[in-house]
Amino acid sequence: MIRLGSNSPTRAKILKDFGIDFVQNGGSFDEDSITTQNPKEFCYIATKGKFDELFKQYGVDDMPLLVADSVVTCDGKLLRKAKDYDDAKSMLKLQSGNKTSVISCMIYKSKNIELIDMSITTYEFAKFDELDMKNYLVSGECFGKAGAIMVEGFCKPYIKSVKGYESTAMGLSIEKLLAFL
Ligand SMILES: Nc1nc2c(ncn2[C@H]2C[C@H](O)[C@@H](COP(=O)(O)OP(=O)(O)OP(=O)(O)O)O2)c(=O)[nH]1
Repeated sequence: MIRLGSNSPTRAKILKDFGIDFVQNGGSFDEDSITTQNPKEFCYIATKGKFDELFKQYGVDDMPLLVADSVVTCDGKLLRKAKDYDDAKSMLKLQSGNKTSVISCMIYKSKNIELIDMSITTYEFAKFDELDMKNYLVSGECFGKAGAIMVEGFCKPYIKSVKGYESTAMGLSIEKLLAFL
């Protein structure tokens, strides 16, 4: 049994799909407190901030703690979760017909081991169909996802090439974690 220190339904689904027993206790780390716009730095600082908050609250005596953060970078820009419809639309337009990378960082700590991993999955997308994009935006599925993208959903038909794990792009590099445990 592990403690998933995340509010993310996607991360919970990934653990569930891989048969890992967990309790889910997300924190309230304020990612707006991070000043850097460097995507990797931002992702690490966010992960560390989430970890420090939840390690202080729960420790690891009763079970290991796992936290993670994901950001998207496209054309050198840092894309976090979209704030609103227009923000999501501009993120999607930037990534349409473009190369984009999802960076996921995770920290796993038990009584005797600690893993810090940062992985990147890079996609080349075909141009998004305008009507398809509008429907995706209206559906609201674009919210709560770094860069407003959903690689296993909306983006799937547009993937021209991919380098890296899909799990990394969804927010938790589960294969890396399992290889370590
Ligand atoms: N289903 C899905 N979710 C994605 C995808 N890409 C990113 N995400 C999700 C995973 C995370 O829930 C979210 C990235 O935001 P954060 O890393 O800040 O996590 P979140 O705020 O959701 O929860 P947490 O901070 O861990 O409590 O985006 C994707 O392609 N598909």
